[in-house]
Amino acid sequence: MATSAPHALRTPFLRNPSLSLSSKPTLSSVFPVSLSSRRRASPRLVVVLSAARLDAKPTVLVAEKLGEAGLDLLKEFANVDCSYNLSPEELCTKISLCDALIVRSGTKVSREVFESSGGRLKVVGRAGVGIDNVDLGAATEFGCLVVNAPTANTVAAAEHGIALLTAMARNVAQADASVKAGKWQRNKYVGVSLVGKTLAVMGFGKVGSEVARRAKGLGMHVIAHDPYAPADRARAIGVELVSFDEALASADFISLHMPLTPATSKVLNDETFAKMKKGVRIVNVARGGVIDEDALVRALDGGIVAQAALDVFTVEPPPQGNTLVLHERVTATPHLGASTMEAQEGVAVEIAEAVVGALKGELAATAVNAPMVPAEVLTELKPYVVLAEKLGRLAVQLVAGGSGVKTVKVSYASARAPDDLDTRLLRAMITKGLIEPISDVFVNLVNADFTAKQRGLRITEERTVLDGSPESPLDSIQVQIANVESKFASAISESGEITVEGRVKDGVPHLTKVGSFEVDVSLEGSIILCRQVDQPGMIGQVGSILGEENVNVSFMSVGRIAPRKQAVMAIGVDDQPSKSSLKRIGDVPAIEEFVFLKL
Ligand SMILES: NC(=O)c1ccc[n+]([C@@H]2O[C@H](COP(=O)([O-])OP(=O)(O)OC[C@H]3O[C@@H](n4cnc5c(N)ncnc54)[C@H](O)[C@@H]3O)[C@@H](O)[C@H]2O)c1
Ligand SMILES: O=C(O)[C@H](O)COP(=O)(O)O
Repeated sequence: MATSAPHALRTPFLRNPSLSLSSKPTLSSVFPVSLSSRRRASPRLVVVLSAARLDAKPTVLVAEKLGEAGLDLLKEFANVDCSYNLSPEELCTKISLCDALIVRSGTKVSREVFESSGGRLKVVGRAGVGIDNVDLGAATEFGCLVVNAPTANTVAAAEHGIALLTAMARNVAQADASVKAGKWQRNKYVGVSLVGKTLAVMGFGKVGSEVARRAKGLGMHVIAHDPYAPADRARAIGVELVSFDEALASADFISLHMPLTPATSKVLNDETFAKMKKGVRIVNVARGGVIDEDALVRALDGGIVAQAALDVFTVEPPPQGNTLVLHERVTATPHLGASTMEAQEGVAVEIAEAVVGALKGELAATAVNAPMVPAEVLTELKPYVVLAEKLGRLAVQLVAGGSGVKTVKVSYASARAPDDLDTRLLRAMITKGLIEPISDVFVNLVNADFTAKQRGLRITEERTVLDGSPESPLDSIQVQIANVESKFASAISESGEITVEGRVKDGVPHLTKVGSFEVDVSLEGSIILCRQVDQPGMIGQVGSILGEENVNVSFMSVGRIAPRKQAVMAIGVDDQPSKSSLKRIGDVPAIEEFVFLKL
């Protein structure tokens, strides 16, 4: 067995030395078109841009206000056209004359923009974090790189969260409006104190941890809920990580800092408001969509929520006359989290450097769309790429809340010589699978290592060199997460890690091992894993519960230690079973534990 050092310290297994990450790769070598391209039947390498091919200075269209330092950097390299408040039609007309476009959250970079560019637009720079205003699929399809600036506005967003927290507690906005209206209502605007109160930070990432740090300075008792945050980071700030329900039940103030993902969409809703302390106060500088806004109005009117301070809304700007915005106990700001002079200068420099680097043909660490590898490597690796991402997704979903994922070991078993297998794409896809279910970050070949490092995620790779034919690039991939608890105890292998292993069979990725149990289930749809006492009739019992709900079972496999001893049953399902069906499965007496995993 050849054991390697952590990926950051070693030379990746490369077939094509020109792709080495240690020699600065260029866009033309690593930014081919997306696999999902609708216009091309087979993947192929696309030359996005290389500096040598630029005959004249490139043109950068800056469509929203950008800090001077960033503009100066751009001007050293390109012609800069600052045209703000363009209508969608005007943007489409201008774009055919531009090589790069820089926007904030106020400009929609739609498919039409890419279509109208006639292939000239090479880079879109988002001066900020969220890229929900950029059609990433279209960007990739048109061979256009999208880069963002993920770190420069963290402090500004945290400071705005604290500003809203304190302003809300002391009715600053309402009292200001009242004084300006000629009133002097000292009794009406008596506030509440922060010292000694419990603040629950929901989402303990970059912004959340900065908010926590500051709230501690205000004398608050800070707890946090983040199923994926490492406990030692929380401990270092003096913050206790708690469950979602505990956070809701014990908080006097709740501050939201999680990304908008399917799991966090409307996470504050009628049901969850009902679990909160009466009189709770809520701050949101994350994304409007994490709150069910109608439910918030009901919770305000029903006396559950005393006040809310909101910087972000489901629709921005919110429609005129919006009940939530007009509510007397709501403080609203127009998405100002990132809007400080300092943050905008920082973001401007971060995005200008990324755009100029990309125009020069360098690899961008903050690229957010989908670069691929050369066609021949891609064709061969394609099913393993799918397998890698799915194993990452499965492994992270097996982690118990509060565990914090920090150490991941990936083992590749292959008959190929180590330097004849490029694992960067596989590692990137495993990273993607590990991170994307728990964040709104896009992970790809370019930004995977950067993103993992930023999150304190250490991924080590190991090779097992097999005898036999090197015809197929890989025999199996194993993903192990160390130092965590699992919500499915049988997923922990004898060596103590959450372990999932997979192979490609007839071009289809299969899950072949969970913990110490051998299984065989094709990685399509979703999976239910059950640990049971091995006995006749189990497959039938679970199958009929699913059948009653018309959930199609695509695959079933049982891995057991010995006949009539413990076994793990893996069931592939095409649709998501209802909560009641899952409960019924859990209630089958011989089933000791089970978990439902989305692929
Ligand atoms: N208002 C603004 O102007 C502004 C500015 C910057 C960022 N933001 C928003 O703030 C949010 C946080 O940004 P960040 O830079 O700190 O991101 P981040 O990725 O550093 O942190 C997000 C954290 O949320 C956690 N998380 C994921 N799913 C969760 C869940 N279900 N429950 C609890 N936690 C969960 C992740 O583990 C991560 O630690 C994002 O939504 C971002 O778009 C808004
Ligand atoms: O995603 C972000 O960076 C913030 O929400 C800020 O957006 P803005 O650049 O429009 O201020």
